[in-house]
Amino acid sequence: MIATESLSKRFPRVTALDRLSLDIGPGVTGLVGANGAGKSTMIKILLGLSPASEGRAEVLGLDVSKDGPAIRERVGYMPEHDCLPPDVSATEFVVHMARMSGLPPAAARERTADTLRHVGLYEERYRPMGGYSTGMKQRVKLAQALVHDPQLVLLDEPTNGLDPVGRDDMLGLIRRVWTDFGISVLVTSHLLGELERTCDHVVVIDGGRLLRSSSTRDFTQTTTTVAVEVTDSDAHPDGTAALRAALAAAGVALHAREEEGLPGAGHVLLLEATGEETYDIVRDAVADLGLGLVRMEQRRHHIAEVFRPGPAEAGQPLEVRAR
Ligand SMILES: Nc1ncnc2c1ncn2[C@@H]1O[C@H](COP(=O)(O)OP(=O)(O)OP(=O)(O)O)[C@@H](O)[C@H]1O
Repeated sequence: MIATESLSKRFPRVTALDRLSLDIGPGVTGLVGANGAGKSTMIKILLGLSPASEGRAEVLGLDVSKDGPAIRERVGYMPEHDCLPPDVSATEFVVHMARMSGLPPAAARERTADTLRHVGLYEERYRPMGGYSTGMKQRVKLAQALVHDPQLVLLDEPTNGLDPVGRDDMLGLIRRVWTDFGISVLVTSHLLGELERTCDHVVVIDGGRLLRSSSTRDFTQTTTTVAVEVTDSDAHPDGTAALRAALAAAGVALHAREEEGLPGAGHVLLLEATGEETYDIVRDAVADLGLGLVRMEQRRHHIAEVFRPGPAEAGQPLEVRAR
């Protein structure tokens, strides 16, 4: 869908993209990086709106340096900032955008109604957009990117300014753009965590450089860390502490850090499993102490953890760089 080779963009005072080589296939791909990492610059180059300083980029097999108009016919774009005329309704605006993309009047009206329904705008679509909430405006911006039935959409920070519920709704909509319509998506965000559930593939950039590009599954692969939570008992009013001592005595490697458990149970012990036998040791220790086992589960990585220094490198987990 998108391929770049040593792509660079230099402004007089800053290198926004630094020799970025990427190969992005169909599906939903997240482009994540802190503010100023180069995400919007990348999108503008991919749309053929801004020339690269060096390197090459292709979108749907078309060369961004000379096929800009053909790319924009086949690709939808949702810009980051508020760009909607306040005195026009969503229907009028999206019909206009559909007409600009070359759809005849009847098809433009039909596609507009379908697309606005898909993004969850109903009666409000006839009201002027100046009175819309941020969530409604983001939905209109998404609709205008989809109305001409593109093969690919580039969405620049579509969850910006949304509350957690609005964010979840928008991420669900984005996922369905691919699953329901087969339109591939490149979505940017400065929040690593939110892309985990939405994207098949994640590209992380920092200061215009590629930090990592992998499938979400590779990012979130299971770890050898096991979380164990137990109840307390009359004999052991602090069940977690008793289990910690028993497991340490049995030679199990325990993390110093514990996590909050469920109300009524103790903390969550984190330990390293060396094989099936570790599970047997935990089960036997819990039974010997007469505790109740609330849960024992293998941990998965969260994408954000991949970019935190480990406990050995720092006293405590640090904030994710790309926040
Ligand atoms: N037209 C421009 N002239 C000069 N510098 C620019 C221009 N556009 C972007 N930059 C700089 O290039 C760098 C990357 O900007 P870009 O907007 O691509 O980042 P971003 O990852 O999209 O961040 P944000 O989410 O804050 O927009 C920043 O340092 C920015 O100041």
